[in-house]
Amino acid sequence: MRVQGFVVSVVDPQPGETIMDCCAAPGGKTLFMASRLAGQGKVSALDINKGRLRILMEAAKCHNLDDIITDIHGDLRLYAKESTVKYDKVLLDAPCSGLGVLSKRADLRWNRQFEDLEELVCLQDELLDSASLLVKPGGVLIYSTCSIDHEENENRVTTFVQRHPEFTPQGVHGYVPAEFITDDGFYSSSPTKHSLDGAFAARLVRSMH
Ligand SMILES: C[S@@+](CC[C@H](N)C(=O)[O-])C[C@H]1O[C@@H](n2cnc3c(N)ncnc32)[C@H](O)[C@@H]1O
Repeated sequence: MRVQGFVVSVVDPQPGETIMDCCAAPGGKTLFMASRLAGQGKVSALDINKGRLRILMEAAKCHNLDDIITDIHGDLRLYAKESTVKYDKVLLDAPCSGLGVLSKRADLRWNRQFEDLEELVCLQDELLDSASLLVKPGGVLIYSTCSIDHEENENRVTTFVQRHPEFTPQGVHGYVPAEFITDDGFYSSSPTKHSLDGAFAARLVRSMH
């Protein structure tokens, strides 16, 4: 299975669920999640980039998944403040440094600067705070990146649960093979250890109250 598939396994979409894909475009994970709903349930695909969202919906049509997927164009930070709809599962596949996919994105290697990382981490925190507003009581927030950098991964989860004690990290045991599970119970793949793209995913369960 490829990395996108493992991240979707961490989401674990079930027929009948409502899922918000917060940074959805170009939509690899959206399509995969929609296909796992077996015709029952809905995926909302939100992205700030209109062109990439259009590509997502064209792909959804090609795969006959456009009945299940609804596209939403907007900035998650504004959308989450205004929306009253809550979802069973919310996936935040956050913008990241791409440190797990450098072999494919040689351009990232030379463009990366320290200020970029500080800004990125700040954006990741803002997006996590916004995504959390969309999770139903008892629902699950999944945070993922295509980075292998602790600062963008484990450290974002740690500071998030400090700000949001209503969320508890849940190990990904049973969702992905053991070789991809860290001591802290997160999903992690690495080009050196698994000969796969680097990626990270965490499950955060919202309390019922
Ligand atoms: C890592 S990519 C998502 C990849 C996608 N999940 C997939 O599997 O194909 C991050 C996405 O976040 C979007 N994004 C960045 N800032 C955003 C914001 N403030 N609100 C919504 N989307 C945003 C970008 O346009 C980009 O498409």
